[in-house]
Amino acid sequence: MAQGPALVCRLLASSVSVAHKAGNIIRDVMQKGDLGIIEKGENDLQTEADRSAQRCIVASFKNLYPNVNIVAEEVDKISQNLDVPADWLITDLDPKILDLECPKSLLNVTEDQVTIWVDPLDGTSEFTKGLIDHVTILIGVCVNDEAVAGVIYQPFWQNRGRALWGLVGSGVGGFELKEPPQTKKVYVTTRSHYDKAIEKFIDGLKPCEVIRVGGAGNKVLYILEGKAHAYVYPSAGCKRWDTAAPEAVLRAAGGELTDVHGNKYSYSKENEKDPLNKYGVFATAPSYNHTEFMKLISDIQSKNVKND
Ligand SMILES: Nc1ncnc2c1ncn2[C@@H]1O[C@H](COP(=O)(O)O)[C@@H](O)[C@H]1OP(=O)(O)O
Ligand SMILES: [Mg+2]
Ligand SMILES: [Mg+2]
Ligand SMILES: [Mg+2]
Repeated sequence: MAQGPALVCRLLASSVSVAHKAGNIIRDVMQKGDLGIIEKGENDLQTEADRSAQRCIVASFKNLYPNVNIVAEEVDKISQNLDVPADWLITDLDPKILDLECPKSLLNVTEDQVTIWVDPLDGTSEFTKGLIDHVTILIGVCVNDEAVAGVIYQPFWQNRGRALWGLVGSGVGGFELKEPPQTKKVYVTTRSHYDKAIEKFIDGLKPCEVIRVGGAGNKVLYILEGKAHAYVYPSAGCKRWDTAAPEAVLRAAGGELTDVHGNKYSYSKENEKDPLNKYGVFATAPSYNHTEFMKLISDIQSKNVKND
């Protein structure tokens, strides 16, 4: 009997379609100009765009995939209200993604094995400052504890937005994958959570250039588009919804994302209670050897401990 597309492919196709709508919602909030900023904690903001985009994404997934686990960043009452306007419930599945051949290992995945990690707006701090190029929507499809598919959506790319996607074992799309320059080492790191400790850590890597931009999704895009060799964030702060989609897209392209010890983060639903990426974020371009890079990181850490 002919079978329809595998669940993971349908979930990725939904992610692309839903991200386009959430992108519209974010652009509308920005255009109206009333951002409705709330301070959740120190250096941790939320806006009407974060709340509304999350409601659209979560309501759409719950409607189509009632047995899939969804973990989304915003936990307040307003963001969790799934009584959304009818046109926010997206049922389209991006046809290009549905046409992909699903990797054999993912063919038989069932809803109960899946957790979708949602960051409705990554780079909120930058969004509130008008640095709209740093903003992305992140939807990561995870099977058991691995990020296997994801969408990084840039709502303000060329004023209309674009979806960059990846399916591990299949490939990436929506952008042109580029290698970083061979002549100099470029590292990308935080703009809004920078401090002396991070500065010292990165100085130890002796980079030729350090680029500071907002957003976890945006920093992984710097790697994917050949503007940086690695994303270096030697600090806690990012959560699983910040890294699930970027990790999936990067891994589908041949790159890697781990903690400071070179260990992968787990994206299983159990992490909902403790989603913090406690040991930092270290991501590398496909052509940049992650194991060697992590060895360099480990040497720097030992040196820092000796000198302290
Ligand atoms: N200390 C923190 N508190 C809250 N969110 C953080 C923190 N550090 C990082 N993040 C999240 O990780 C993203 C990447 O961090 P950075 O830009 O500093 O490198 C931020 O945009 C933010 O996501 P969000 O904007 O979705 O809240
Ligand atoms: Mg946030
Ligand atoms: Mg985020
Ligand atoms: Mg966010």
